[in-house]
Amino acid sequence: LGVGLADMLRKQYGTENVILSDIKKPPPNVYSSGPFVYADVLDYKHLRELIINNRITWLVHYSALLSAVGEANVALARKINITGLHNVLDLALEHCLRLFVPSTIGAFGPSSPRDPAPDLCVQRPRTIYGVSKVHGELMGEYLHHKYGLDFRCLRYPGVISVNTPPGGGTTDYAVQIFHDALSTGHHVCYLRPDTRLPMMHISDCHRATIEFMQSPECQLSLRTYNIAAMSFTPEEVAQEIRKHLPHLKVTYNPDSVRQTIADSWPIRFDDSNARRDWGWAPAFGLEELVADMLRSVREKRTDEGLPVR
Ligand SMILES: NC(=O)C1=CN([C@@H]2O[C@H](COP(=O)(O)OP(=O)(O)OC[C@H]3O[C@@H](n4cnc5c(N)ncnc54)[C@H](O)[C@@H]3O)[C@@H](O)[C@H]2O)C=CC1
Ligand SMILES: CC(=O)[C@H](N)C(=O)O
Repeated sequence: LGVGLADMLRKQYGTENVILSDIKKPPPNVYSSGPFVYADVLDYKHLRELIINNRITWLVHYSALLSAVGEANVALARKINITGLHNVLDLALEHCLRLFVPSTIGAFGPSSPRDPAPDLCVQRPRTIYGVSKVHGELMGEYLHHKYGLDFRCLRYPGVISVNTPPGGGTTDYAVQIFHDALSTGHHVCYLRPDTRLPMMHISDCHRATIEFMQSPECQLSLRTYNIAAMSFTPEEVAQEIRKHLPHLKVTYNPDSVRQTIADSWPIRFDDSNARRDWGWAPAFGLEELVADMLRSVREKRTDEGLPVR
């Protein structure tokens, strides 16, 4: 998600004023679109050097292992999602940075209200990913109340984007289905057809993040907000795609790990506080999302010289 956010921020603040970082080599288009540096969130001293040398003022901390991949490697997820976050929190406090850390629908669990899940309720997630995100929400809020850290956190729904390859999450099917629809015409879904989850188009996700980061502190009654756009099931998104590609075939082969995770997450998000406090409003519903994704995936495949249905 970082690349798209950097693009949007660069349009507003200037290319040279937004530095993108990762531990992975970026594709050529990312490397040539603005400053890019290597940064491992586990390397505290190097992060400090980058902050000082570049006179950083805002930090957006996206590095994490997502839900499904986290269950497959709990020790690494704990390291990146919790130890990495502590490094970032300490540095933000030390250097008076405005800090944004995303949370997720995965910060809720089977004992949370699911339809809708409000901002404040029981949070007992059953994944290391969810546990690390609740920890992040609580640590950030604690440091805000105790030391005045300008910590801001949005709980994202599943984010749908053409440019972000699925990163090992439970909501990944909702990206993959568009690629399959335009390549083989057949998608094998690892969730049951009636599994409803909150989802959002990437441009809404980035816009929410920037609008929230820009909001004056006095407007914020919370430091962690839900944001919502739509909720759909695999069956519903497939049906909407069939309005454009009538021959799409979907077969269902539920994967027990991801199905159990999805069944413990909210069906819908209550984002009324974000709407009231800082004016959050999504632009994309299911119809707009499907039309845009099909157009973008078709364009990408054509650019890459791949066949398109
Ligand atoms: N994609 C989605 O649907 C949602 C994402 N989020 C949150 O948004 C953030 C970004 O998610 P995505 O871009 O989808 O994930 P992703 O898995 O695509 O990207 C995570 C990035 O972290 C980097 N990373 C891993 N270890 C690192 C380390 N030691 N140091 C520095 N970087 C490291 C990876 O190389 C990767 O580029 C995460 O915090 C995630 O929890 C929240 C809700 C939904
Ligand atoms: C909703 C998320 O946080 C992420 N996409 C995942 O499925 O793990």
